[in-house]
Amino acid sequence: MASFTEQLLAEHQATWRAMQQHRFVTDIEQDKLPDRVFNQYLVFEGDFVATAIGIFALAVSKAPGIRQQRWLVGVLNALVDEQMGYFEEVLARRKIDVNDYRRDLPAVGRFRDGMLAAAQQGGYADIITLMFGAEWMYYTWCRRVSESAQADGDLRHWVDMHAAEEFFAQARWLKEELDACAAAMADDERRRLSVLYRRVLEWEIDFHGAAYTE
Ligand SMILES: Cc1ncc(CO)c(N)n1
Repeated sequence: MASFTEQLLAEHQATWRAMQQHRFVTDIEQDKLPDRVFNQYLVFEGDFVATAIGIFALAVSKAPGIRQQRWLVGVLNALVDEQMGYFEEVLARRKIDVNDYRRDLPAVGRFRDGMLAAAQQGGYADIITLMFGAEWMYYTWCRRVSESAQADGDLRHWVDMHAAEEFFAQARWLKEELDACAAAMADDERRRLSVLYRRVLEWEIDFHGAAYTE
């Protein structure tokens, strides 16, 4: 029988495809993402990485044991150092004044608040579902898009960070961890997490669309 995560991917194929073929993704693949759109994305994506740190911190506190905590602390380290470092550098180098960009986009707020509320109210498996949904999707498109060229070095670096083996290992760990959680779960719990997973993909689709707002 297919694993739980393979079932999720199969069950929500249409939503998955909508994200993999999102205009934001295909614009990067064809190297025609407007600068203004990338800058706007950087402004709210940096805010989301800060949110992700909070979500993974909740995962550390809700994890069933030291094995998971040890791994998740490594993930937190990568977010705090590599990812937050990237945003500090890139915003300065591109001379992005965050006040010139929208900080209050509704789709961005829905993604942030939806993810945070699910992480706060849910258990460990909920958080693993959220981050599996976000990272497996992100790794997949970045891996594909990394096969084509991007002239903007900052954009290329961002794609490379998410097509790299280290990020793939994180996404794979979440996948295996979710399958391990699901093995001990009742059917109605699996169905609840499947709905949550689809919601993550839908929030992501709207989040990436928000970069195009004037
Ligand atoms: C919005 C978003 N989703 C997923 C990822 C991958 O963790 C990311 N960096 N940003």
